[in-house]
Amino acid sequence: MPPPPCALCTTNRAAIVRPKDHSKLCKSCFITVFETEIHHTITSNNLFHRGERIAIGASGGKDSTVLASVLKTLNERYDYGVELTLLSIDEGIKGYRDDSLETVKRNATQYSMPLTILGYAELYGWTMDQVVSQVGKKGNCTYCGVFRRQALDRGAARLGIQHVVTGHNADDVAETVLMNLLRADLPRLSRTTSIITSTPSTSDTTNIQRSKPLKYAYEKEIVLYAHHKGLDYFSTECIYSPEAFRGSARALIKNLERVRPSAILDIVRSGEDMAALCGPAPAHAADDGGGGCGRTESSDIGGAVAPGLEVEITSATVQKRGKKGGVAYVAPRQGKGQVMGKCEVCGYLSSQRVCKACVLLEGLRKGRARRGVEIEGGEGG
Ligand SMILES: Nc1ncnc2c1ncn2[C@@H]1O[C@H](COP(=O)(O)OP(=O)(O)OP(=O)(O)O)[C@@H](O)[C@H]1O
Repeated sequence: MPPPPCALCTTNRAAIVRPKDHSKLCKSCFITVFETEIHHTITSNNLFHRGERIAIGASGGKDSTVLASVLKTLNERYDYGVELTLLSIDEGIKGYRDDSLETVKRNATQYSMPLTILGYAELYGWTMDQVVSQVGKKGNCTYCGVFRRQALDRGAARLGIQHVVTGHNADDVAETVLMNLLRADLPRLSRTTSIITSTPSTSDTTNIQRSKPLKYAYEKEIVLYAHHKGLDYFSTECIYSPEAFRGSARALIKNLERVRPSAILDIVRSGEDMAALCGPAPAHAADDGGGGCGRTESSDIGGAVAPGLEVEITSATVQKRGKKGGVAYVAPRQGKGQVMGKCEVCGYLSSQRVCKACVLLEGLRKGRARRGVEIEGGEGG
């Protein structure tokens, strides 16, 4: 039996079953409808304004590649009048990020966008490979998420840009909503579900706004769009294992999607509604994270930390995790009325005397010194 006609144009044969609602569309209608929905998200939320410069957090993966491609298309089609640039953070993961950055470099040429790459090595003096060799694979995402958030802000500030867009999609947001629910952490919902969040000004950053134009786009549709547009993206997972709790939330969402495709958007909408009931979170509360897999990490021993959340993380909350060398956090609930200030060490936004990244860096330095002593002691004996 030949495929049915496209549900939209009714002329072409359907080639795609839309993951979001199972409608049968031809390739060209799917591409148009996908782009139109992103355009609607952008305009109905007033994400951009004419003359604005926007940095696209570009990892080379499917989401940020589709984001860059769609934003270029829409900026030209609807004359948003924004200036788009690619901003990549090199976490220093050999065999993963170095390869994906090659993709971003090609994207920069393909989309005629300038590209800036900023590395953890330069910013923090540590690559993720070095961090993992010190703390082990477990818990490493926490470091990565905290560092990435700051790195994107600092990168944007260096470029004189006040708006960073990331490729977080509906599946990502639904996962984070579920994780917050499972941790009984409703206060974080507001920033998790917000399409726009911002980092207030510090000496290093000037009110950097974050937004997620793909917030309502299904991951499966992003992959389909990338495929049918023939986009050049990097599809390998990070070589350091993803956080277990997020992985479980992801599996749950995928199972739900199988039996009820609307489940993903329903979870996102429910998160938004619950956040509205809870009221706005403090400006410095947890958000979507550093634009990466390290966002809203939890440790396997019950701690939780959300990158970008400069609260309650002090040296005292860093607990040693024994021989494996990982570090866990206990992030107490946010107190209302916390005042944002600057980290005494690096000047980044923090409600604590020392920001989370600097606490982590201090832990790493101490670990290194300790290991140095151990090695010396071992050699001596
Ligand atoms: N190294 C990076 N440099 C710049 N932006 C990044 C980087 N890592 C992640 N991001 C941003 O954060 C978003 C979410 O990152 P995450 O690690 O969850 O990857 P993802 O869902 O696989 O997305 P992608 O497919 O774009 O890699 C990305 O879409 C991108 O906008």
